[in-house]
Amino acid sequence: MRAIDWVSESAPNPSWIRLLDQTRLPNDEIVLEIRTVDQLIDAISRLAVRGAPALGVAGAMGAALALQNGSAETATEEIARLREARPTAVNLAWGVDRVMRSFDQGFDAVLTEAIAVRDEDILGSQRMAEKGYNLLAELLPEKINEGLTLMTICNTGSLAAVEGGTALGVIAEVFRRGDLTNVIACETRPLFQGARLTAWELAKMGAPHQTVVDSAANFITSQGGIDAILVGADRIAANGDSANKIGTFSIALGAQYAGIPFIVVAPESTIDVETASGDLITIEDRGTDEVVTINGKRMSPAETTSLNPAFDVTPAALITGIVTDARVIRPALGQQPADAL
Ligand SMILES: CSC[C@H]1O[C@H](OP(=O)(O)O)[C@H](O)[C@@H]1O
Repeated sequence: MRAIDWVSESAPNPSWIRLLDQTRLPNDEIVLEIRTVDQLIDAISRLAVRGAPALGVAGAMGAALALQNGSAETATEEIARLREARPTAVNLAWGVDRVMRSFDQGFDAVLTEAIAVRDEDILGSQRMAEKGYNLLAELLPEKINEGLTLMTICNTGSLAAVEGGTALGVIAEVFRRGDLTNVIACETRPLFQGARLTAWELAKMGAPHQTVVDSAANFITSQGGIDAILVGADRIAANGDSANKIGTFSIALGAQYAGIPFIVVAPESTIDVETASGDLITIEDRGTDEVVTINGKRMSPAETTSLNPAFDVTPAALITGIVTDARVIRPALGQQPADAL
């Protein structure tokens, strides 16, 4: 089942957005019927729907929902709040802005554009999988025939998109072609997208995989067992600096130390040429509770607060390649997304 989709009902029944509630995975597959923008904003805020490409589709479909449910005036206010629901992934705002170009033509036009965003995301995942596999074959011609052991962090598969995904979509392609030996998935504290969601996706496809404590990742990489690291992105600056889940910068340093490829996989909609460099990217801090509690049980004293940046920024110089649905950019070789447009 797709992480997000539009469910068209025959008039006068209103249509709605269907979400797979990712906070309930891997144990329960719960479907959410999203019928208002406020419900969608809540789902985005608590990561029931998450992942940059999926957020782009959510922004687009949310704008259509706002116009279905109310006037242009009420929709404008709701869409403005939807666009700001999470700050780091540029895709949410991109998805809203994309369909707002048709806003004056009304609901049908906006919905048509939102469905186009969804279908482009599906095609984009297929193109990234192909381009990512080809880059691995170019960089590791001998090893790919022996079978690759790949590391990843967070979740970048079909749960982070409509189908396929980004980095995990490439890993799935390597598996489909019989060239995957193992996946090392960082558990990704504090919300465990790796241990819960990436492990769930890999188990469903029958792919070999193991999870690791995030802080063990660089030691494992330093021991020589990892052939390449593939990650997603939430916002890529014009110079190639890439924001992604917290912990990504650390494993990029580990990849440099071990001399292995570090590959970012993201659709073109994740590239933000208006942001010159990574230090200008807003990093969402999600507060103390996510860090000090596990399964709702607090493990630190009441007086304890936490720093909880949900993302970090990997400098372009550490990135071997950025694989998009349209091209492969080589930042470590001096090529920048803005240059290659
Ligand atoms: C395919 S991009 C997915 C991207 O989104 C994740 O963040 P979150 O789980 O907070 O939405 C993480 O940064 C992934 O790399």
